Amino acid sequence: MIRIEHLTKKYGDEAVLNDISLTIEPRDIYGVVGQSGVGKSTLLNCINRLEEFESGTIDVDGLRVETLSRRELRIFRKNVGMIFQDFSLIGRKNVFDNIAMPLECWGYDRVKIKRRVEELAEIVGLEEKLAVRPAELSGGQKQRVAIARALTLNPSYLLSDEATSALDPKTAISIVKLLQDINHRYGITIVLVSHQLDIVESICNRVCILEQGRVAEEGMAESLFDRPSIALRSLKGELTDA
Ligand SMILES: Nc1ncnc2c1ncn2[C@@H]1O[C@H](COP(=O)(O)OP(=O)(O)OP(=O)(O)O)[C@@H](O)[C@H]1O
Repeated sequence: MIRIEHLTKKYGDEAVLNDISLTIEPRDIYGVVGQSGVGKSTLLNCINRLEEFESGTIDVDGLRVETLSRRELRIFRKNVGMIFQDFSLIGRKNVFDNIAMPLECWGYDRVKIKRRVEELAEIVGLEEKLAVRPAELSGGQKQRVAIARALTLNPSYLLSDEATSALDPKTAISIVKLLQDINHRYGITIVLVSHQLDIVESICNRVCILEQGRVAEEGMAESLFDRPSIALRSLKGELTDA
Protein backbone atom coordinates (compact mmCIF):
# COMPACT_ATOMS: atom_id res chain seq x y z
CA MET A 1 0.00 0.00 0.00
CA ILE A 2 1.17 3.52 -0.78
CA ARG A 3 -0.13 6.06 1.71
CA ILE A 4 0.64 9.69 0.93
CA GLU A 5 -0.21 12.22 3.63
CA HIS A 6 -0.02 15.99 3.40
CA LEU A 7 2.68 15.90 0.73
CA THR A 8 4.02 19.29 -0.25
CA LYS A 9 6.74 19.68 -2.87
CA LYS A 10 8.17 23.03 -3.90
CA TYR A 11 10.39 24.21 -6.71
CA GLY A 12 11.84 27.43 -5.36
CA ASP A 13 9.05 29.23 -3.52
CA GLU A 14 6.29 27.63 -5.55
CA ALA A 15 4.41 24.62 -4.22
CA VAL A 16 3.94 22.26 -7.18
CA LEU A 17 2.21 19.74 -4.92
CA ASN A 18 0.25 21.25 -2.10
CA ASP A 19 -0.98 19.09 0.78
CA ILE A 20 -1.66 15.94 -1.25
CA SER A 21 -3.15 12.99 0.62
CA LEU A 22 -4.15 9.74 -1.07
CA THR A 23 -3.96 5.99 -0.63
CA ILE A 24 -3.11 3.45 -3.33
CA GLU A 25 -4.23 -0.04 -2.37
CA PRO A 26 -2.40 -3.25 -3.31
CA ARG A 27 -3.28 -4.43 -6.86
CA ASP A 28 -4.78 -1.07 -7.80
CA ILE A 29 -4.25 0.38 -11.22
CA TYR A 30 -4.36 3.92 -9.96
CA GLY A 31 -4.67 6.78 -12.45
CA VAL A 32 -3.26 10.25 -11.89
CA VAL A 33 -4.64 12.84 -14.30
CA GLY A 34 -4.59 16.63 -14.60
CA GLN A 35 -3.63 19.47 -16.88
CA SER A 36 -0.09 19.69 -18.18
CA GLY A 37 2.26 21.07 -15.51
CA VAL A 38 -0.03 20.25 -12.61
CA GLY A 39 2.56 18.01 -10.94
CA LYS A 40 1.71 14.45 -12.06
CA SER A 41 5.29 13.42 -12.86
CA THR A 42 6.51 15.18 -9.74
CA LEU A 43 4.11 13.11 -7.65
CA LEU A 44 5.43 9.86 -9.19
CA ASN A 45 9.00 11.01 -8.65
CA CYS A 46 8.29 11.72 -4.98
CA ILE A 47 6.98 8.16 -4.49
CA ASN A 48 10.35 6.61 -5.34
CA ARG A 49 12.21 9.70 -4.11
CA LEU A 50 13.72 10.68 -7.40
CA GLU A 51 12.53 14.03 -6.02
CA GLU A 52 12.91 15.12 -2.41
CA PHE A 53 9.92 16.87 -0.84
CA GLU A 54 9.48 19.58 1.77
CA SER A 55 6.82 18.12 4.03
CA GLY A 56 4.36 15.31 4.45
CA THR A 57 4.92 11.57 4.44
CA ILE A 58 4.95 8.76 1.89
CA ASP A 59 4.59 5.28 3.32
CA VAL A 60 5.17 2.31 0.99
CA ASP A 61 4.43 -1.06 2.60
CA GLY A 62 5.40 0.34 6.00
CA LEU A 63 8.57 2.08 4.82
CA ARG A 64 8.68 5.83 5.22
CA VAL A 65 10.23 6.94 1.94
CA GLU A 66 11.44 10.33 3.22
CA THR A 67 13.48 8.72 6.02
CA LEU A 68 15.37 6.13 3.94
CA SER A 69 19.17 6.29 3.88
CA ARG A 70 20.95 6.06 0.53
CA ARG A 71 21.51 2.31 1.03
CA GLU A 72 17.91 1.70 2.12
CA LEU A 73 16.69 3.72 -0.86
CA ARG A 74 18.64 1.52 -3.27
CA ILE A 75 16.98 -1.58 -1.82
CA PHE A 76 13.56 0.13 -1.71
CA ARG A 77 13.81 0.98 -5.42
CA LYS A 78 14.12 -2.74 -6.29
CA ASN A 79 10.48 -2.89 -5.31
CA VAL A 80 9.36 0.04 -7.48
CA GLY A 81 9.82 -0.22 -11.25
CA MET A 82 9.33 2.78 -13.49
CA ILE A 83 8.55 3.35 -17.17
CA PHE A 84 8.58 6.59 -19.16
CA GLN A 85 7.18 8.15 -22.33
CA ASP A 86 10.62 8.17 -24.02
CA PHE A 87 11.37 4.53 -23.01
CA SER A 88 14.85 5.47 -21.67
CA LEU A 89 16.62 2.56 -23.35
CA ILE A 90 20.38 2.40 -23.97
CA GLY A 91 20.86 2.65 -27.75
CA ARG A 92 24.20 0.84 -27.95
CA LYS A 93 22.93 -2.19 -25.99
CA ASN A 94 20.70 -4.85 -27.49
CA VAL A 95 17.31 -5.83 -26.04
CA PHE A 96 18.79 -8.60 -23.90
CA ASP A 97 21.36 -6.28 -22.32
CA ASN A 98 18.82 -3.48 -21.79
CA ILE A 99 16.53 -5.84 -19.87
CA ALA A 100 19.48 -7.34 -17.98
CA MET A 101 20.81 -4.00 -16.69
CA PRO A 102 19.16 -3.98 -13.23
CA LEU A 103 20.20 -7.62 -12.68
CA GLU A 104 23.78 -6.79 -13.60
CA CYS A 105 23.77 -3.81 -11.23
CA TRP A 106 22.73 -6.17 -8.44
CA GLY A 107 25.46 -8.69 -9.33
CA TYR A 108 23.33 -11.65 -10.42
CA ASP A 109 25.24 -14.44 -12.18
CA ARG A 110 24.99 -14.96 -15.95
CA VAL A 111 22.81 -18.08 -15.69
CA LYS A 112 20.21 -16.35 -13.52
CA ILE A 113 20.31 -13.24 -15.71
CA LYS A 114 19.74 -15.30 -18.88
CA ARG A 115 16.85 -17.21 -17.32
CA ARG A 116 15.13 -14.06 -16.02
CA VAL A 117 15.63 -12.04 -19.23
CA GLU A 118 14.20 -14.88 -21.35
CA GLU A 119 11.27 -15.23 -18.97
CA LEU A 120 10.54 -11.49 -19.19
CA ALA A 121 10.99 -11.40 -22.97
CA GLU A 122 8.29 -14.04 -23.20
CA ILE A 123 5.96 -12.10 -20.89
CA VAL A 124 6.27 -8.95 -23.02
CA GLY A 125 6.31 -10.87 -26.34
CA LEU A 126 9.85 -10.07 -27.48
CA GLU A 127 11.50 -13.52 -27.51
CA GLU A 128 12.54 -13.03 -31.13
CA LYS A 129 14.06 -9.59 -30.60
CA LEU A 130 16.65 -10.18 -27.86
CA ALA A 131 19.66 -9.61 -30.15
CA VAL A 132 18.26 -6.45 -31.73
CA ARG A 133 19.13 -2.86 -30.78
CA PRO A 134 16.40 -0.35 -29.81
CA ALA A 135 16.79 1.62 -33.07
CA GLU A 136 15.43 -1.42 -34.93
CA LEU A 137 12.28 -1.63 -32.81
CA SER A 138 8.87 0.05 -33.11
CA GLY A 139 7.70 2.39 -30.33
CA GLY A 140 5.48 -0.30 -28.87
CA GLN A 141 8.33 -2.82 -28.87
CA LYS A 142 10.62 -0.28 -27.17
CA GLN A 143 8.05 0.23 -24.44
CA ARG A 144 7.83 -3.56 -24.03
CA VAL A 145 11.60 -3.66 -23.45
CA ALA A 146 11.25 -0.87 -20.87
CA ILE A 147 8.43 -2.77 -19.14
CA ALA A 148 10.51 -5.97 -19.04
CA ARG A 149 13.45 -4.04 -17.59
CA ALA A 150 11.20 -2.44 -14.96
CA LEU A 151 10.03 -5.91 -13.87
CA THR A 152 13.42 -7.66 -13.63
CA LEU A 153 13.73 -7.37 -9.86
CA ASN A 154 10.15 -8.53 -9.19
CA PRO A 155 8.78 -5.20 -7.97
CA SER A 156 5.44 -4.90 -6.18
CA TYR A 157 4.92 -1.49 -7.78
CA LEU A 158 5.18 -0.10 -11.29
CA LEU A 159 5.14 3.67 -11.82
CA SER A 160 4.10 4.54 -15.36
CA ASP A 161 4.77 8.11 -16.53
CA GLU A 162 2.90 8.74 -19.80
CA ALA A 163 4.05 5.31 -21.04
CA THR A 164 1.55 5.25 -23.91
CA SER A 165 1.66 8.91 -24.89
CA ALA A 166 4.20 8.55 -27.70
CA LEU A 167 2.39 5.59 -29.28
CA ASP A 168 -0.31 5.38 -31.93
CA PRO A 169 -3.76 4.46 -30.55
CA LYS A 170 -3.62 0.77 -31.52
CA THR A 171 -0.13 0.28 -30.07
CA ALA A 172 -1.15 2.23 -26.95
CA ILE A 173 -4.02 -0.22 -26.43
CA SER A 174 -1.67 -3.20 -26.77
CA ILE A 175 0.61 -1.70 -24.08
CA VAL A 176 -2.41 -1.03 -21.84
CA LYS A 177 -3.43 -4.67 -22.24
CA LEU A 178 0.08 -5.77 -21.29
CA LEU A 179 0.01 -3.57 -18.16
CA GLN A 180 -3.41 -4.97 -17.26
CA ASP A 181 -2.12 -8.51 -17.74
CA ILE A 182 0.91 -7.81 -15.53
CA ASN A 183 -1.38 -6.37 -12.86
CA HIS A 184 -3.71 -9.40 -12.97
CA ARG A 185 -1.10 -12.15 -13.28
CA TYR A 186 1.53 -10.86 -10.88
CA GLY A 187 -0.51 -8.62 -8.61
CA ILE A 188 1.72 -5.64 -9.36
CA THR A 189 0.21 -2.35 -8.24
CA ILE A 190 0.42 0.23 -11.02
CA VAL A 191 0.38 4.00 -10.64
CA LEU A 192 -0.39 5.39 -14.06
CA VAL A 193 0.13 9.03 -14.99
CA SER A 194 -1.53 9.86 -18.27
CA HIS A 195 -3.24 12.66 -20.13
CA GLN A 196 -5.09 10.05 -22.25
CA LEU A 197 -8.40 9.94 -20.37
CA ASP A 198 -9.80 7.11 -22.50
CA ILE A 199 -6.86 4.94 -21.48
CA VAL A 200 -7.24 5.87 -17.82
CA GLU A 201 -10.94 5.06 -18.00
CA SER A 202 -10.27 1.69 -19.63
CA ILE A 203 -7.58 0.44 -17.28
CA CYS A 204 -7.71 2.20 -13.88
CA ASN A 205 -9.88 1.15 -10.96
CA ARG A 206 -9.21 4.37 -9.02
CA VAL A 207 -8.35 7.83 -10.24
CA CYS A 208 -7.28 11.14 -8.78
CA ILE A 209 -7.57 14.45 -10.59
CA LEU A 210 -4.93 17.02 -9.71
CA GLU A 211 -5.69 20.71 -10.05
CA GLN A 212 -3.24 23.44 -9.10
CA GLY A 213 -1.16 21.04 -7.04
CA ARG A 214 -4.12 19.73 -5.05
CA VAL A 215 -6.38 16.71 -5.28
CA ALA A 216 -9.54 18.08 -6.90
CA GLU A 217 -11.24 14.70 -6.93
CA GLU A 218 -10.45 11.10 -6.05
CA GLY A 219 -12.44 7.91 -6.29
CA MET A 220 -13.49 4.79 -8.17
CA ALA A 221 -12.87 5.25 -11.89
CA GLU A 222 -16.27 3.90 -12.81
CA SER A 223 -18.27 6.39 -10.78
CA LEU A 224 -15.94 9.24 -11.66
CA PHE A 225 -16.30 8.68 -15.41
CA ASP A 226 -20.01 7.74 -15.26
CA ARG A 227 -20.94 11.00 -13.54
CA PRO A 228 -18.26 13.49 -14.61
CA SER A 229 -17.61 16.20 -12.05
CA ILE A 230 -16.70 19.79 -12.85
CA ALA A 231 -13.02 18.84 -12.40
CA LEU A 232 -13.28 16.03 -14.97
CA ARG A 233 -15.39 18.05 -17.42
CA SER A 234 -12.91 20.88 -17.16
CA LEU A 235 -10.05 18.47 -17.86
CA LYS A 236 -11.91 17.13 -20.88
CA GLY A 237 -12.22 20.70 -22.14
CA GLU A 238 -16.01 20.64 -21.88
CA LEU A 239 -16.17 23.76 -19.74
CA THR A 240 -15.17 27.16 -20.99
CA ASP A 241 -13.93 29.82 -18.60
CA ALA A 242 -16.58 32.42 -17.80
N1 LIG B 1 13.34 20.33 -11.79
C1 LIG B 1 12.42 21.30 -11.83
N2 LIG B 1 12.71 22.55 -11.45
C2 LIG B 1 11.78 23.53 -11.45
N3 LIG B 1 10.51 23.35 -11.82
C3 LIG B 1 10.15 22.13 -12.21
C4 LIG B 1 11.09 21.03 -12.24
N4 LIG B 1 10.41 19.92 -12.67
C5 LIG B 1 9.15 20.31 -12.90
N5 LIG B 1 9.00 21.62 -12.63
C6 LIG B 1 7.73 22.39 -12.74
O1 LIG B 1 6.81 21.77 -11.87
C7 LIG B 1 5.51 21.76 -12.45
C8 LIG B 1 4.98 20.34 -12.49
O2 LIG B 1 5.74 19.57 -13.42
P1 LIG B 1 5.38 18.07 -13.75
O3 LIG B 1 6.34 17.60 -14.79
O4 LIG B 1 5.28 17.29 -12.51
O5 LIG B 1 3.92 18.26 -14.38
P2 LIG B 1 3.02 17.22 -15.17
O6 LIG B 1 1.65 17.36 -14.63
O7 LIG B 1 3.63 15.87 -15.14
O8 LIG B 1 3.08 17.84 -16.63
P3 LIG B 1 2.95 17.15 -18.08
O9 LIG B 1 1.56 16.58 -18.17
O10 LIG B 1 3.14 18.29 -19.03
O11 LIG B 1 4.03 16.12 -18.18
C9 LIG B 1 5.64 22.43 -13.81
O12 LIG B 1 5.26 23.76 -13.70
C10 LIG B 1 7.12 22.31 -14.12
O13 LIG B 1 7.55 23.37 -14.93
